[in-house]
Amino acid sequence: MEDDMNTCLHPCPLVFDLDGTLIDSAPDIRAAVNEVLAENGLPALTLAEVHGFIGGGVEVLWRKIIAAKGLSPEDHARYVAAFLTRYEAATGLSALYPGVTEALETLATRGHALAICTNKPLEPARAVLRKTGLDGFFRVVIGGDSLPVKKPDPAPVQAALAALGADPLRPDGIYIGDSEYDASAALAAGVPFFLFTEGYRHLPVEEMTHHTSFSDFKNLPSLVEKLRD
Ligand SMILES: O=C(O)COP(=O)(O)O
Ligand SMILES: [Mg+2]
Repeated sequence: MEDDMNTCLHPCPLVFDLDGTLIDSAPDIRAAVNEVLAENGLPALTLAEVHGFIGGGVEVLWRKIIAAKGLSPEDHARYVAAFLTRYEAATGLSALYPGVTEALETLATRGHALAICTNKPLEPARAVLRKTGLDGFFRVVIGGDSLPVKKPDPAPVQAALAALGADPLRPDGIYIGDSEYDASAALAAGVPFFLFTEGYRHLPVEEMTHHTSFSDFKNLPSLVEKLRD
């Protein structure tokens, strides 16, 4: 099994995380969070605080804000609802990490089928993909609200791989992401995890389970090639 996980036949399916992997979206998430906090007479979060809270999706984001700031858990649903009304429009401050478009072009040209599997809800995910010009690359987008469960559950990664035609019993593909949620989901789905180190991970790289790591997207196509040998 270990050997199987370390090879990738043909141009294998590639599934990408979104926030902190392809797109630095924390400034938009922070702006929308701070609008909700301001509306409730509460102080703003710093960008560093927001980095620490991203990864598990909107409900987890607000659970973490509530815990860190000593807010009332009873207000969770109200904060989430207010945030969601702003999330789809929150794309103006998001930026692609350097080299993302070129790497996706190279991988698509080599015949890899590409999908997104994000814990961000589907509509905001689609909106930011359109805004950054990436939407045309992906055959499938699985959002945080596409299934009843989110990463670290493997089901969303498995659904993305299946939609790209991977064999569910012996999934052939790679999951590329930035967080602990991604590492756990890939491990449980039985596919190698490629860690982008410049996103919003909460642990040192050495403490995260991963097949390989990279800090610059220009290195991704050759790392993917290497797995095929
Ligand atoms: O929105 C989040 O909390 C995480 O989104 P991601 O799965 O694309 O990193
Ligand atoms: Mg991420």
